[in-house]
Amino acid sequence: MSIFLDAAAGKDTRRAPIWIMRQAGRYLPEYNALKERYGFWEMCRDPEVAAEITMLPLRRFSLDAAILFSDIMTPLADMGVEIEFAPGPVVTRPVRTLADVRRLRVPGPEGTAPFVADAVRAVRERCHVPLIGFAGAPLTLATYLVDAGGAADGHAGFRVWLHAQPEAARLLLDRLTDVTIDYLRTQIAAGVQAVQLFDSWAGSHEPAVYAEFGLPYTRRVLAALDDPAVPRVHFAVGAHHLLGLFADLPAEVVGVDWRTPLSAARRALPGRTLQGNLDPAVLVHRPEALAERARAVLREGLGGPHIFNLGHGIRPDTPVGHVQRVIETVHGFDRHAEADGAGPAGDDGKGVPA
Ligand SMILES: Cc1c2[nH]c(c1CCC(=O)O)Cc1[nH]c(c(CCC(=O)O)c1C)Cc1[nH]c(c(CCC(=O)O)c1C)Cc1[nH]c(c(C)c1CCC(=O)O)C2
Repeated sequence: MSIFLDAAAGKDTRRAPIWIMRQAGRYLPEYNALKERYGFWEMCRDPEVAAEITMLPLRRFSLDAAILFSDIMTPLADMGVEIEFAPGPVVTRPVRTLADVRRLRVPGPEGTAPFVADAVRAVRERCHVPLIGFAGAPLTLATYLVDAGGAADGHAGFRVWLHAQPEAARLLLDRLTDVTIDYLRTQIAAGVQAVQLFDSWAGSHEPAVYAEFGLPYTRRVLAALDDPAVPRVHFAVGAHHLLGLFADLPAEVVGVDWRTPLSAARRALPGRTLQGNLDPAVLVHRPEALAERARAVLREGLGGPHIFNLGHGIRPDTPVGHVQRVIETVHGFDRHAEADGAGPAGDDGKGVPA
């Protein structure tokens, strides 16, 4: 059994399992060396290369889960969308009109990024910890299709479009939902042992808009993946104001970004396994402060099942030694002892006998 799957299944494990969002990426020198030889799409589409990149962080660190090397944009290519990375995704011809949406194909389970299934099988042959598959939530994928470059202003262009073209928006979100379900089912059939849905831009919206254009589609994706052996992680960024809406999502695990204290998420989602949420910025400098910051997150995570992670993807300028330090801190933290003897906030992290 695995400590990651135990915690995902709702077990209050003695040690928090740890994996790191974007752990197979640009902070790793061996990843950057591979990039000298391959383009990003080439790496995603070659199952052997994608499997090898998935394994890179596991070879360096004692992590409790692997995440498949791919991208949230991967399944969109089979819908007929042309995407470049610069380094974030840029859609060459944005989707704007109902006719644009109607032109998008829903390729079906066999036609949606079939190479990903081969990559999953290749990872499973060599990986000793659970493999997490993933996809982008329909709302976040739609954001990139309509308004790739607009992150700086909270995707105002996309928010305007939702109100200007609600019919096109609903059709687009429906098609993305169908494709995402096929894509995740393909990953599960090939052997991923958990799935995470990334809703990176959910936080740009007010609750009423998210309730109309985000939640129903995310719910439909999660509900379609009802294999009890494969836990579902829902992760929305900047979504403190939406926590209450997540309460009835069919997800075993809720990811929390660095801005929301885990204790606040715990109150909004009692009994749920929480995942997160050390600020990725903390890992870049001052390694002497890292252990204490990581322990503060671990203490916030007490009181229910917790999977340690960052509050968003690891930054490319993170020194690899700092990752090792965080992992050692998580390994050394006995959650049961801390919960029994929890000292006042701001203590030395070792706990005080009751
Ligand atoms: C929004 C989003 C994207 N992609 C992803 C999200 C959701 C998580 C989040 O909010 O950060 C998810 C993602 N992207 C990638 C992975 C697999 C690897 C892993 O997590 O370890 C995962 C899970 C590889 C990648 N995807 C991308 C790279 C970098 C490509 C390069 O080498 O230049 C990698 C390793 C490109 C990409 N793709 C995307 C962006 C914003 C970028 C820019 C660069 C970056 O943030 O790393 C879209």
